[in-house]
Amino acid sequence: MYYIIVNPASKSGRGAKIWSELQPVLDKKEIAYKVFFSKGVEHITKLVRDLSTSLLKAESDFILKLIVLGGDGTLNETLQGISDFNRVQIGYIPTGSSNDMARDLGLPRNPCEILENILSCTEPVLMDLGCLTYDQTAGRSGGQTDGQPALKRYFSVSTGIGFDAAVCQEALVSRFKNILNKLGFGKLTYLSIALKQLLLARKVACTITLDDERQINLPKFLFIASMIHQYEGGGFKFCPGADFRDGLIDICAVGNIPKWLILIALPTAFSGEHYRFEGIDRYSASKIHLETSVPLWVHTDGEVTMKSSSITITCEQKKLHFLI
Ligand SMILES: Nc1ncnc2c1ncn2[C@@H]1O[C@H](COP(=O)(O)OP(=O)(O)OP(=O)(O)O)[C@@H](O)[C@H]1O
Repeated sequence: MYYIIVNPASKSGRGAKIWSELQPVLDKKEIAYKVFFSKGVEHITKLVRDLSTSLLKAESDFILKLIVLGGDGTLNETLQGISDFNRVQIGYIPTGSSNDMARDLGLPRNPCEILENILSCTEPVLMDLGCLTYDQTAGRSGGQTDGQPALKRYFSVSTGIGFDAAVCQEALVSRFKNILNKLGFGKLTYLSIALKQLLLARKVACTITLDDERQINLPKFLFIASMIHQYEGGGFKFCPGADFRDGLIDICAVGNIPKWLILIALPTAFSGEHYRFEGIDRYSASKIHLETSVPLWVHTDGEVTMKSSSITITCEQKKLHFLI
């Protein structure tokens, strides 16, 4: 039995459309499944938490097989609901706007082909799981529902603090995203928001501590992306060569480089060539602690819940069981 989670709203309705193409394939093959549609922010987490609590408790050797249709954010909300990662296998069909996980995994473009691969997968691929802890919290995202946001969040692609998270935060609450997505110009949303956020961004100080040992002080920084996969933000190869099985988080730290030069450096990140600019540096560690001089937005896989001035990021090696 497969439990299918569909975010019908991903890429402004593409999730629902792709599901309508895949459902007949499952029916024709007489595959047993139950499908659930997310209704809004945090509903996916609740759906998965309910499923994983009830089904895993009922039988001690039960393996929950999920198939998730959505973007990286849908996958992120799914992770927050999983109670035992050793007993949950995830098949993922990208229907979002950015799809950075799918890009790195080199998933086929055709959703039917991805579904076939998931159904025939007998040995899940083990992937690293990131875990972010907010050691301090400040302002909350307007996209969140009532209740205190969790102080710990898992991520499968990346987490970022500063400019990249501010872009995600604004995109989450932007009314134009839906309109531009429907017109097929989804990328323009991020481009226009990114330009605005770049103009607004104040560079603040940050201390990076790697594996409780090495300290790097950045008197001014724009953003720090901590990544399991290579891509973030819809194709920016911020961490070329990042290996999703090595137990390490790769870091792209954009420090004190002039804003006009960022405009030149950022496009080179599509091919991972941004490290030739002075002020952009890379590191890797299995544990990272970041302290910033003022609270800034933080994202996990593009989802933003809070601002923080103190976060800890760890990597749990090969904790995610993926059906590919
Ligand atoms: N029915 C729904 N209506 C509106 N939003 C939803 C619904 N179900 C889930 N969501 C929200 O959708 C977001 C996840 O979207 P996701 O990132 O997967 O796709 P996307 O926004 O199209 O892609 P991207 O983030 O790559 O631009 C989450 O914030 C989740 O809370």
